[in-house]
Amino acid sequence: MLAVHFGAGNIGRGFIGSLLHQSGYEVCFVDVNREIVDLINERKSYSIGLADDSNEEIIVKNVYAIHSGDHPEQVMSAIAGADLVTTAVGPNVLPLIAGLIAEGLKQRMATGTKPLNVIACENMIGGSALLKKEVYSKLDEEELEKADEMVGFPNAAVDRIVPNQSHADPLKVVVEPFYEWAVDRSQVVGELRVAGMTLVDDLMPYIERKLYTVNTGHAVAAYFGYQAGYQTIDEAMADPKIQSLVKNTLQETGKLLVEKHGFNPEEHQKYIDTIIRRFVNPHISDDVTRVGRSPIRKLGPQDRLVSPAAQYITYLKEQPVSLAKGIAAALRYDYQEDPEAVQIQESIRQKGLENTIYEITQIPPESDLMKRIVGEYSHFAL
Ligand SMILES: NC(=O)c1ccc[n+]([C@@H]2O[C@H](COP(=O)([O-])OP(=O)(O)OC[C@H]3O[C@@H](n4cnc5c(N)ncnc54)[C@H](O)[C@@H]3O)[C@@H](O)[C@H]2O)c1
Ligand SMILES: O=P(O)(O)OC[C@@H](O)[C@@H](O)[C@H](O)[C@H](O)CO
Repeated sequence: MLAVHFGAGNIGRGFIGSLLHQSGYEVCFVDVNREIVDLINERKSYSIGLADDSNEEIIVKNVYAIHSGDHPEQVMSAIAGADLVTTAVGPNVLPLIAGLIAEGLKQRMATGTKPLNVIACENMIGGSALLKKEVYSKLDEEELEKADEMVGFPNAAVDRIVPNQSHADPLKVVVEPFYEWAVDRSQVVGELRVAGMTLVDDLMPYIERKLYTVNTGHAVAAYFGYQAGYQTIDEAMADPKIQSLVKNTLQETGKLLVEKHGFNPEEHQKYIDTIIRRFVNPHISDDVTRVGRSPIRKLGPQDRLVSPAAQYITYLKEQPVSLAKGIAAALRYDYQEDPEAVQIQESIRQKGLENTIYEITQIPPESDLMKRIVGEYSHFAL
């Protein structure tokens, strides 16, 4: 069995590649990082360390890699013969890989009818659906009909904290022991069996619970932590003020999730407690600038800050207080090496705060939420 995985980065090697290998797949990584591609091909294996007291090491074997810029034809023929395609490249990169996937599917559909699932493992709602839309825009009528029969794009929620790595061995990746990979069963074609993957009938509760708890909590810890001058998430969480801001934010998203999806409140509190423990894992050092990366994406209307804030108002008929403060902290994120942070600061200078907030978040200009965010931003204090 062959799995083609786009993105041999932290989550690609540290999570998806590992589960695919354990499930008996040969894994073909597709990436644009020449150093990583060459090393994978030289060694045909890499090691994963578990970030806990065990020091356990897992060796992932039976892997190779293709540089998609140098050898697009090899990527296409790998997709034509693959049993599964997955991605972990970042939401903004999905449109950039859609062309290669479409070409691979064309080859595949010209010579056979074997079903194929394509799963985007990105932190977003509807990642595979977005990829499908991009891929479909490159197919003609006849190919679209065949793709409808043969190709599934099930959405997914993936959870495992994999920080940026700094080991002597550039392929090594240290990951937390916890992981979850939930996939929408209704969009799967043919058979899909991966060890550690859970097929679910309704993905929405899973993806919203994950994004609005793990990623909302993570994002506010990063943005508050950055404002306070901390380097890493565990340092930020050791500050009682920040820890309590993060917990208050997760009470708000928790109230929304319980109301919207009917989660048991006690069970949900346990879920929150587990996540807080994951953030303070002493074996992981996760930079606030990794967790806060791409603030325009994170402030998007469907993402981890603005979506739960807007839904909180809809479902609970109240204004969110902590989420508004978290959004204000994200707007103040001015890390010079993050192009999106630089862009936000430039936009605030040129167009003003309210126009910038509206452009990025779509929060209506005269709304109470807008006023609250502007107030928090203007008198920002932790
Ligand atoms: N790291 C985590 O804790 C974590 C957990 C869950 C989900 N995710 C999600 O997984 C995705 C990847 O995150 P990451 O932390 O692994 O990032 P990363 O930067 O470590 O990995 C991304 C990889 O994609 C590659 N890439 C970029 N453009 C490409 C292209 N055009 N074609 C092929 N490869 C390309 C990069 O070279 C890199 O190796 C993101 O959507 C992220 O939200 C990350
Ligand atoms: O990957 P991002 O930029 O969407 O979010 C940063 C982190 O919150 C994220 O990577 C988490 O570590 C991960 O989602 C945990 O499952």
